[in-house]
Amino acid sequence: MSTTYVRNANCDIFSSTSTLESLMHLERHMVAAMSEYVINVEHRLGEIKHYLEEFSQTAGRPEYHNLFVTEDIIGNPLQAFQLIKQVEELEEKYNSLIPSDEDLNGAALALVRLQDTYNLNITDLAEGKLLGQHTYIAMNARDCLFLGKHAFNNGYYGLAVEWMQEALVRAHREGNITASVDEISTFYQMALEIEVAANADLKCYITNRGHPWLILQPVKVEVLHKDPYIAVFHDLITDNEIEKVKEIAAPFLERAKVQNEVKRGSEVSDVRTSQTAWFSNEDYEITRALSRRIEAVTGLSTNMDNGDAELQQVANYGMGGHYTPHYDYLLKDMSEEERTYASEQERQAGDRIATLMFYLSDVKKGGSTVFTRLGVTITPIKGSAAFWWNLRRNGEGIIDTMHGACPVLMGEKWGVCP
Ligand SMILES: O=C(O)CCC(=O)C(=O)O
Ligand SMILES: [Fe+2]
Repeated sequence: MSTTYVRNANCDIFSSTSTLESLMHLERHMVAAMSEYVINVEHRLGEIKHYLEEFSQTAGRPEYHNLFVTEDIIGNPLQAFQLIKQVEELEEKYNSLIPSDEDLNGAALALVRLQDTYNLNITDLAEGKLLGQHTYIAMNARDCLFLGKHAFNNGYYGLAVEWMQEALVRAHREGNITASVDEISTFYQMALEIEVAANADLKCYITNRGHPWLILQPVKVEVLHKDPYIAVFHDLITDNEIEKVKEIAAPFLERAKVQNEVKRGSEVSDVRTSQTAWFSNEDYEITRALSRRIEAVTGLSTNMDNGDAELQQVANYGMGGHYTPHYDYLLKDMSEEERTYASEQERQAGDRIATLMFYLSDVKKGGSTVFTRLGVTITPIKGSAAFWWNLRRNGEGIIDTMHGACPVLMGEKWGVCP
């Protein structure tokens, strides 16, 4: 799945630059067409002047002022008709080349996404600076407001707030006002309120979820993000259990594989550099115990036979071990053909509705699980578990759940992803 992401990212850049290139060609075309148009119009203007002269000599003569003489006028407006037709034709000819609203919206969203993905400084961008290079294509307050609205409409509330802030700064400075402070403030307030509400109620609490197993040992929940929901359950697995898992996994660990679209199958890849071992509920008591705990905590079924859950995957990352950003919903975006090439485990698992990952070790340095779109970081704490939903209720994948594992800088990292 990570390969898909990387490929898409490159595609985006490629299609963006090629789109820009076409736009540049289009602009040159349009300038040439407009020059031609000006010459044409000048020519027509000459004809109109000639017509008016003729008119003043005929129907327009002072002696006819009080008369209703239309023949000459009706006769000659063909000229005007010709002109209008020419203009119309020109417009028709170039209309399909002129970017539509949809193109503009697409471009705005692309810009918002690029800024987000590459964490570009909004002020620099608005000043026309791109990766340290001055492009001299600065944005005005209205441009920033426009991008802010697009970010907002696409659910990037944090980014919307930032673009609107930039719009406000610009609006205060602008001589020729492109958007008023009042207009921007209205949208800014709205974006700010939603952004704050979306992340409000972040809290820690203890619950038994009404589950008998959790009454004696309630689960400690730390909510890290509300929408999409990301939480850490503290002390969900004991040191004893951790030792058992490591013990059963050690002989089976092999280099983790990820889906590869080109070769159609799973293969060892630099996208994920860890060793993994897979276990089913039938294999070990400890596997079943963890499955039961997950059911109690999340309310989700961990039945592996009917495909509710995938096999339990124990992962061991050594120094430098990482997992590039990816989604945990996988099959959903695959064609039927691609699905047939998915690994046994992956096919059994289907789309991961949610992910729960136990951390079996602290990591001395690095190794955090990071949600790249949200800026949420989970530091592995031995015994805790990270939990998040990957799909919405309607089955749609939540793109903000894109996440990866940072390289382990010092020490090692163990995780179990049932
Ligand atoms: O190890 C981590 O922090 C992330 C693992 C992960 O994303 C996965 O197994 O899907
Ligand atoms: Fe993942």
